[in-house]
Amino acid sequence: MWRRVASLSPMISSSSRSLALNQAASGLKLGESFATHMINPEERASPPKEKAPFITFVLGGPGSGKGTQCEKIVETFGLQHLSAGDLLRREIAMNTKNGATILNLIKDGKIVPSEVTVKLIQKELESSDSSKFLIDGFPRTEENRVAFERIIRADPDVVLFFDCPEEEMVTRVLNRNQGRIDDNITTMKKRLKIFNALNRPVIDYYKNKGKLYTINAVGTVDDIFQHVLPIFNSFEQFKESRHVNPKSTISSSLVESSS
Ligand SMILES: Nc1ncnc2c1ncn2[C@@H]1O[C@H](COP(=O)(O)OP(=O)(O)O)[C@@H](O)[C@H]1O
Ligand SMILES: O=c1ccn([C@@H]2O[C@H](COP(=O)(O)OP(=O)(O)O)[C@@H](O)[C@H]2O)c(=O)[nH]1
Ligand SMILES: [Mg+2]
Repeated sequence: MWRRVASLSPMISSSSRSLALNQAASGLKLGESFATHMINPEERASPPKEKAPFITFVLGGPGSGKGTQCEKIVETFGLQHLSAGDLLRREIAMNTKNGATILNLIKDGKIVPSEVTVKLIQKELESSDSSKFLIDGFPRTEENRVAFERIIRADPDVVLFFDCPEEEMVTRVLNRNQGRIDDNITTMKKRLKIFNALNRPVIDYYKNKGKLYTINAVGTVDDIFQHVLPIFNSFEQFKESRHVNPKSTISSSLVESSS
């Protein structure tokens, strides 16, 4: 029989620890799902310790390439990708009780209430067997960030910011061709305003905390990924999983870590 137990990692932040401890106390499934190994009788004698998940927030304006780079990160490092936008669009597709409201907000480029988005993310975290997550397109506002901390009781280990000029983002979104209701110039203009007003303070917050990695998001998908690679390679837990260019190092011209 398999049982999920783990030990506290020295790399986890204090509030990630509080997530683990909280779940250990409450017996919630989220805390159970972060590592697995076979339990033996000696381990049964000592109380199980919980390991916090490794959380990456992926930020950037609309069309900056967040989703595209997430796919590459997943391929190379095996994190679980949770796109907040996809979770919201799934609510629309499934016609849930919030579906119609979410549709209207997305159509207008507005931000869905934090409680709704965080609960969707929480459900995914709790039902996952993974211990490392890419949360793409969230938090969009300071209120989102605070709600995540309050409900999930965790902090991100890494925050990626794909920094892209507005004209480039507009071109990419108008050519995205995925049938999205918000991929039009009217909504895009609103989204850019909201990004500058509400998401930039979140980016600044993580910069001040020393967790932000700013990546120049102009160039080919592969070129940009070359600047993402060394960020994950610098964390012990991803060294085993790297498949591409293991010798790459952070380029100061294209990747700026505020830490
Ligand atoms: N580096 C790039 N250069 C050109 N087009 C790109 C690049 N990265 C992504 N794209 C394209 O731009 C569009 C938006 O990318 P996406 O990953 O959906 O961005 P986001 O999730 O930030 O909105 C997609 O059609 C994608 O294929
Ligand atoms: O945490 C989130 C993520 C997305 N959205 C809504 O979903 C839309 C699309 O988000 P997504 O991340 O899919 O867009 P992208 O930046 O990838 O174009 C946003 O404009 C918002 O209306 C939201 O309200 N909260
Ligand atoms: Mg996206």
